[in-house]
Amino acid sequence: MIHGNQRSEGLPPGAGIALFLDIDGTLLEHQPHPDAVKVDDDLRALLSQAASALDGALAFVTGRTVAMVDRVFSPLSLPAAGLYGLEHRLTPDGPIEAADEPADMAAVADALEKEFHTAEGVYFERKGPVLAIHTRAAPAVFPAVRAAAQAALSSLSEGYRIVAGNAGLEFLPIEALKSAAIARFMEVEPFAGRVPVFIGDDVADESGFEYVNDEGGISIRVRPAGPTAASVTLPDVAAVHRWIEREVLAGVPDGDMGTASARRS
Ligand SMILES: O=P(O)(O)OC[C@H]1O[C@H](O[C@H]2O[C@H](CO)[C@@H](O)[C@H](O)[C@H]2O)[C@H](O)[C@@H](O)[C@@H]1O
Ligand SMILES: [Mg+2]
Repeated sequence: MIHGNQRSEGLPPGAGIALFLDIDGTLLEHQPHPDAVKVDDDLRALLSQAASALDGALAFVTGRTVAMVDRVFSPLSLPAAGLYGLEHRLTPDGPIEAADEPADMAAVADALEKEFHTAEGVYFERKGPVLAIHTRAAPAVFPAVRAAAQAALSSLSEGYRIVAGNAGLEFLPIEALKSAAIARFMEVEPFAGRVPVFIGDDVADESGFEYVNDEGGISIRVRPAGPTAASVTLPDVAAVHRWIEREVLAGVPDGDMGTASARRS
């Protein structure tokens, strides 16, 4: 396995790296509502150039659906794993392997939407087999949402879990894991045989960090709020953009992580 820092030993910029990017909180600053995020032309150009520099070995790995990713980044289209790996589009313009909303998930979503329909600022994002309940714009309601979600979990098939963040929660099938999403890409060209690098920002990204660590890759977490398996941390979204610019486009040696605020041994 090649290690990313072999770039300092004479490989051309970006050589040998497969880059996996979380979106919200990593490439884009959080907004009160999921639909409020905006991608500017500079970011589109950065990602497009990075994808070219990596011979196409760059993919989004996100909790959003691939269709939503396409809307947000349009006209840029890149390989993407959506819904924490339940959806994949392995090439920039290939078919999306999408997933439907199971009946028990629909019933839980209907019931919780009814329960919280008067709670201002609470937003239900129904994504097929994954349900996100956002409380970023209504933090005071989060404890009640979490309690209701926990109570509702028993009416779902045993394969579901709840992942709670600081601005909401998601119902996820247990097989929805960023580690699995990245591993799927690593089986196919142009990702196969490269060193995986994953940049994320949240607790749901930790399985991805563990996967790339196990594969001898580089794991990078933005603004960690607690313990993390990531080997590198970055302070904010702007630092992620600078990291891509320096490490992928300019090929600054891995030993000088540029904007990395801390590097763990
Ligand atoms: O894996 P990611 O790419 O980080 O996606 C995780 C979730 O991101 C979105 O929600 C989050 O970002 C919103 C916009 O900033 C914010 O309003 C919300 O509070 C965050 O949870 C997206 O809407 C979800 O579907 C993703 O699962
Ligand atoms: Mg994120």
